[in-house]
Amino acid sequence: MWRRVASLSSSISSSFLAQTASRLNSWESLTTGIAQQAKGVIAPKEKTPFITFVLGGPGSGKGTQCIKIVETFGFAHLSAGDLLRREIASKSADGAMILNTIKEGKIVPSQVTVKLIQKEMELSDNHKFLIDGFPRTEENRVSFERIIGVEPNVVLFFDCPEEEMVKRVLNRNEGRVDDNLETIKKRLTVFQALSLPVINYYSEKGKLYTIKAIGTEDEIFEQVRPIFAAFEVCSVSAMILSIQLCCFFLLHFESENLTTALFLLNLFGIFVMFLI
Ligand SMILES: Nc1ncnc2c1ncn2[C@@H]1O[C@H](COP(=O)(O)OP(=O)(O)OP(=O)(O)O)[C@@H](O)[C@H]1O
Ligand SMILES: Nc1ccn([C@@H]2O[C@H](COP(=O)(O)O)[C@@H](O)[C@H]2O)c(=O)n1
Ligand SMILES: [Mg+2]
Repeated sequence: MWRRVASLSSSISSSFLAQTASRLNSWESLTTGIAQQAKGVIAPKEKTPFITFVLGGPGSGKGTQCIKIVETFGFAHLSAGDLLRREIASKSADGAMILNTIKEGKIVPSQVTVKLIQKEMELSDNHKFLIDGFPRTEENRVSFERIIGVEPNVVLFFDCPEEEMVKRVLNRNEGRVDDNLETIKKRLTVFQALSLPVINYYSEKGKLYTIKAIGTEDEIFEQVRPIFAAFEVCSVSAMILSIQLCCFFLLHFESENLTTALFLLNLFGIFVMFLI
């Protein structure tokens, strides 16, 4: 169901109404998530997904920050790299091809990665997703939009100097086949050539939030926190405003002309949310 809602909104994305609807969807999906989390209720699939892509070079700290975002804002964390490594470990049909691609620091065909992400999204009870390490290429991006039928609400870019990224990867010590100097150099070249254009694309669309990924993990998270906090504040304010207006209209019309009152309320609500 969320797929249908999302593709409907993306098909009218050039218009004023679409922009407004997109904001409404973002806020609505974030608010319901917070409320349901507090009550411990599982979010139904009908909710519009709230999608955050998490981008940055190898070792820029994407995974580390995703853990903090999950703890604070209750997202589901889908790491494209982890999903691919799980395929290798499960010895699936694509396992050997994925292993060779990762060893070479190259990019796995988009269809394979998007299908893995799609499966995880469908299995999840959450509707707020952090998609980590994806899209890595224009082909990844287009494939996601075609297969999943949605665009991200937010794109985070962890901007880190190469020297620091190399140091972090070489110290990672998790036994990854690509954590060696030779593969890191290849991954950095792929990042410059194929991933930066995707980052620029989202910058032009006004969806990109660039984080200076140097300093301690906590210092970096203090740059991330306000981004999601702002979405929460907007959604909670919009909810309170709607309730206030609802009370006002119901009293004003003494419930005689409820339909007109609700219509006016909706119009006003959309107007106010667009302004915010
Ligand atoms: N701010 C930081 N300062 C120092 N080390 C860090 C910082 N953030 C993360 N690290 C460490 O750097 C290493 C790489 O971090 P992380 O795995 O989060 O990066 P990543 O962007 O997910 O990398 P990859 O794309 O290779 O998966 C880890 O060992 C992590 O503990
Ligand atoms: N969209 C993606 C993401 C990852 N890969 C491959 O996995 C490697 C490790 O990814 P991390 O996000 O864990 O760094 C990466 O170097 C690619 O080989 C991919 O192909 N497509
Ligand atoms: Mg990672």
